[in-house]
Amino acid sequence: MSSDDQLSLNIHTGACSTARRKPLSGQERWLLKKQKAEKRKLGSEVSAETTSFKHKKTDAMASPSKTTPTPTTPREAPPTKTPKKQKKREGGGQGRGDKRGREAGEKTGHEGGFIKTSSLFNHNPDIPDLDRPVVSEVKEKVFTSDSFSNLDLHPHLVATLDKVLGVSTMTSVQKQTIPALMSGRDAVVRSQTGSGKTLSYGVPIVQSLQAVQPKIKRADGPLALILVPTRELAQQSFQVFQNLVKPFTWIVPGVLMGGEKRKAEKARLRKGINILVSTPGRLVDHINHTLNMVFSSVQWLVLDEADRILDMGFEKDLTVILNSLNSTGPARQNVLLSATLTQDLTRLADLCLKDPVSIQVSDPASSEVATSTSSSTQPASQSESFSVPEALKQHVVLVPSKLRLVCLASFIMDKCKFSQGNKMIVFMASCEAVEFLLTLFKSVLCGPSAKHKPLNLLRLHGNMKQEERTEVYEEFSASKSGILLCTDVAARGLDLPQVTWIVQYNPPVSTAEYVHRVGRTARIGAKGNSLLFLTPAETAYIDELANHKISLSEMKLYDILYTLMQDDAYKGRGKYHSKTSSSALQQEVRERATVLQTEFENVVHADKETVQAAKKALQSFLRSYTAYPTALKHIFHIRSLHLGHAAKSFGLRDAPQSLSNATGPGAKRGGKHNKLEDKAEMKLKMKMREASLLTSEFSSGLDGLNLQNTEKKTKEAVSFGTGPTEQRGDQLDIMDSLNRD
Ligand SMILES: Nc1ncnc2c1ncn2[C@@H]1O[C@H](COP(=O)(O)OP(=O)(O)OP(=O)(O)O)[C@@H](O)[C@H]1O
Repeated sequence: MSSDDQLSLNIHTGACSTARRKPLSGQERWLLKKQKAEKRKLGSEVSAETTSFKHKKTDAMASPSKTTPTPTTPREAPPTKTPKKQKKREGGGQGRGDKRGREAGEKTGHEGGFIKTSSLFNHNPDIPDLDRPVVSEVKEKVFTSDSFSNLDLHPHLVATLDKVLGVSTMTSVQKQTIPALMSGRDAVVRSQTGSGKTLSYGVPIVQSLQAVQPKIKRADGPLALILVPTRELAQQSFQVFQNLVKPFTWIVPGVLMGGEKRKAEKARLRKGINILVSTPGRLVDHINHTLNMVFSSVQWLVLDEADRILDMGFEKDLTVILNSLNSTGPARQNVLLSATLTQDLTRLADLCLKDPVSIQVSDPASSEVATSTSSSTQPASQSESFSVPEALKQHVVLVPSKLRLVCLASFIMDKCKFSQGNKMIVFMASCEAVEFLLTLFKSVLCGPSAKHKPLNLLRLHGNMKQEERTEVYEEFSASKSGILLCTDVAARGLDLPQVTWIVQYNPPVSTAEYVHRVGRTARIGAKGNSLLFLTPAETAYIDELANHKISLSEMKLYDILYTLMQDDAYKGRGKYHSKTSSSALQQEVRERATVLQTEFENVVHADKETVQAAKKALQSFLRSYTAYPTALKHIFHIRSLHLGHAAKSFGLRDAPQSLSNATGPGAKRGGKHNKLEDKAEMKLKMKMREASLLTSEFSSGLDGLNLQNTEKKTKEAVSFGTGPTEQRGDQLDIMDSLNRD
């Protein structure tokens, strides 16, 4: 155990202090929880003073790094251990103590319960002062004043848009895209998240299909094929089509997606589906195994979230689908859409689409619809600049690893327990982390409270059963408040109403993913907020985002932790009262954060299973850290992580033995590398290398360097044109083993 972690804050633990030396039965645990809840209730009723603290917040608390030095971080206070005398003094305070008491005798032998707590505020890296880079953000106008009725649409379609979907005026992307598609052109469309891209292809598809004479029949099979990267998005797009075809009852929309029963899907395919929405993997499955999968009538192909679908994980599936379409189908219109289509993808589209229109709402030049994709004349930096909604307020908080867990918990309580009307999505790096933190937060943060509504915590990730995924998606979609912990499975395309906060607890692997994650809020002109968690060592990521024209403002760690002053359940020594100095207030905030962290750790260490779950979550976090692309390795490198500190952010008291060897220069176990992680990293690196080789082959026809040798191959691999093409072969098998939802 590290000396850092052995420091003790002595808090009197009360009557329960010796009650839990041996593991408790479920019923005993429940009883203790109940007692604790009672205490909390009492605390919050008794202490009226804390409710007014927020108003009395001092400047020192608001911006500790810019004011009087405080003993918060090493820069603010040298990393000295708490003097013994002080420790003793701290021991006189009151604490919550029931669980903590169990440790009293074990750790220190003090009678009456000195407990071991985390030393959260020592030996942390400095939090640097941020020089916010100057960024001129890319602006997009969401709405126009033009009505759908100005377009040459079937009157029933206009009425359905108005009455069923509640839309009458077009957004900018719709105004530009719908006429272009109705004129028969292929299109590449980029506009910000939540700007109405679904209707910009949905409306022209339905308009064209309802006009087909003689009327289309179910037996004609798919006439439009819409590919989307996730199941939830498939459901959502399918619902939009269900609404749009309401007046045209002879047109049948359908959805295929992983996790559903194949047999039922086969039966529906046999009956006939005219507008088919699918995830690529499930469609390939049906292409390979379903006799009724006939593509001979397909007139429309849409790749929604095209950059995601065209990227490595989906490439093989897409190749199979395109080859299948090209071998049988007539000429068709192709549409690629995303909020983050990069220059490279646009150029790939140049090769594969037939004379496509390029629509970029943020580009003033494209307000006149361009008739060619000559966007390669734009400077490269411009092509990588993404537009985010104007009403989105983006924040970043710099948090040392050890404090991440209490910081997230405080933030959640601030927005969803102590304030009302917030609905939050928290993005995390892995399914295991989502599962683990859900259980931990439910156990520690969701206890009954007299004053506050219980937190409504949900989770969504790729390892859940489909029925549960659907249930959660629908529940969160319908609720006015709540917190959804999730992986990137929820990052793309989901239109979840009234989300007010997006938290990125783990930074995304690319700027594009950043844009999609924050795009789950501030949709269609609404207001929204986002918060990105970075450790001090990851500060350079702010510049990385600025290079893509994304600007963040800083939120101070102490401002977030200050939330704990609103709940006396986390009371420290109890010596603080509103008239004492600001440094006493800061000390109280630190103590409360320590109480909360200690409670997390006690819950984690209460039994072997929770410790195992925490280790698994930690391990998955470490693994995810190796997955950042080479271009970001200077910011996110596994070797710069401190294993012990990272462990704390999963409620573990120490770096686990099984991952015990150091993972970075700051680690404390003799500087040896963690073999497990090294192995995982090596494996991943090999995969990435192979993948990048394949990608470079895939894209080499685009950069003009190896044009002669590879252009043919590239065209064959992903050709959106008509006519049969050769199978690309099995080179892309490696992609299967890369993660995807
Ligand atoms: N013309 C319109 N007027 C008002 N609301 C609209 C209009 N068009 C679409 N919407 C609504 O805007 C929301 C966002 O639309 P949509 O999901 O298509 O956005 P998107 O651009 O595809 O977002 P993302 O890039 O995140 O996938 C939906 O709730 C949709 O009903």
